[in-house]
Amino acid sequence: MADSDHRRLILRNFLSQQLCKELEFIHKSCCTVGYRPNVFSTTLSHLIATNSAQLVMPLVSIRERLKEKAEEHFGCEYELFIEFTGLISWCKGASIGWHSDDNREYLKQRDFAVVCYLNSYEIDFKGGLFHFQDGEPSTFAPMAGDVLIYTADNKNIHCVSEITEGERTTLTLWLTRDASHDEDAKLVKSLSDCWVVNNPPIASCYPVEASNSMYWYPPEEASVFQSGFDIRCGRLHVFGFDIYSECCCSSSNNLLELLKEPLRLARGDELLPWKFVNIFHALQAVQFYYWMKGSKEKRISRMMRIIFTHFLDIDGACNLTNLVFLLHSLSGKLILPSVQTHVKQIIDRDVTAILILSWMHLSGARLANILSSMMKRKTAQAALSRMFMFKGQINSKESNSINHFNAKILHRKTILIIRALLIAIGVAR
Ligand SMILES: O=C(O)CCC(=O)C(=O)O
Ligand SMILES: [Fe+2]
Repeated sequence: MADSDHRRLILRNFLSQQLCKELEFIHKSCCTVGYRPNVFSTTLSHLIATNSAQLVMPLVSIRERLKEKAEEHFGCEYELFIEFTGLISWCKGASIGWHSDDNREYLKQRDFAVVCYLNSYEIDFKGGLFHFQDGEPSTFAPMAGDVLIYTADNKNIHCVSEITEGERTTLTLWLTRDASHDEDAKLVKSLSDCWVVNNPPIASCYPVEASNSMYWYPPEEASVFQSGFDIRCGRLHVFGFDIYSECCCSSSNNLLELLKEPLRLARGDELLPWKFVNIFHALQAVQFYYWMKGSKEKRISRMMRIIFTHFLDIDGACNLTNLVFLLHSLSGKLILPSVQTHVKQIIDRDVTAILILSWMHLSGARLANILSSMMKRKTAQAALSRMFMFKGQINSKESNSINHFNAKILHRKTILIIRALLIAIGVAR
């Protein structure tokens, strides 16, 4: 096989449409203004920092699956590490010229790029075609669920044409051989910190502000909106919602400060009854509702059943003051007719609070889950590195970097056997 056959891989329909929608929901609930004009991004550390760690959960297994695909395709005889994970969207006006992904000194550790497309060319956005400078395919039209994996070096010079309409969303990862750039190590640390601070974990599921990059200047309207606007307000505005603040404190002149305070949403002349703890909370509620509304009813009722079953396990302890976004999608107008009757009965019995509590419980459990699964993985990875070291007789100076290790010593097959053993003894998953 020619070298060029090895440098890239296309996986069609690798992610289900449902999963693409879920990831889009997460991004639109939590993104910040990105690193380039008209680009928005959601990093995993941002999800954790905004007290939304439960939203990291759907990404855990996807990241693993993608990494394994890359290891397999590129015949890696060593384990790769995820260097960066981000949900990224490009709006009208965004593009990128010819480049390789390791083209800066501080990006040299990047070995492979993995781009998962979460929505589709010509359906959700126009423009935004991916081109390789040479080799096949020369052009790639993104479709939801497809994945493109390529080496990050100059064998894969590429560009993306300008987005002319809509918002193009991806889940993008970079993989590295260099253990010192392992993103998981940082994530496990911030998750553990959040565990320590929130004891019991996730005392509340309210999202909190964690970034200053929320201000955006839309390209064409920059002259009209002299100072740009908050991206969360922008996203709510798209669905026709305005912000109504009840806060009349001295800081009320400052919009950014106001958005951190409790607020309500208005739609046209109607002021909606629910109070949100801050703009993030309101945005998550609205995005959650539209995500659910767009999904198949069967899925919703299944989810309802899971929630109901879950709350039935919890005996009675209620805390009516803790409202979380799930409640908003369950109460009153924000609900599909098919589940309305069911929900009404529940609400009639005044178990709203238990629902809320169950969501908190669920989030807490998810957090515990993610933390332990990541830790187990790290333990397994460390065990693997130790075996590498033993076999390759690597000295301790090199012990934190598989990169320096002579990769030929241990064949990938052996790694798989070891991994299977670790799974069997319950160290890995
Ligand atoms: O989104 C894509 O298709 C690729 C983006 C890209 O080339 C980059 O972020 O370096
Ligand atoms: Fe790139």
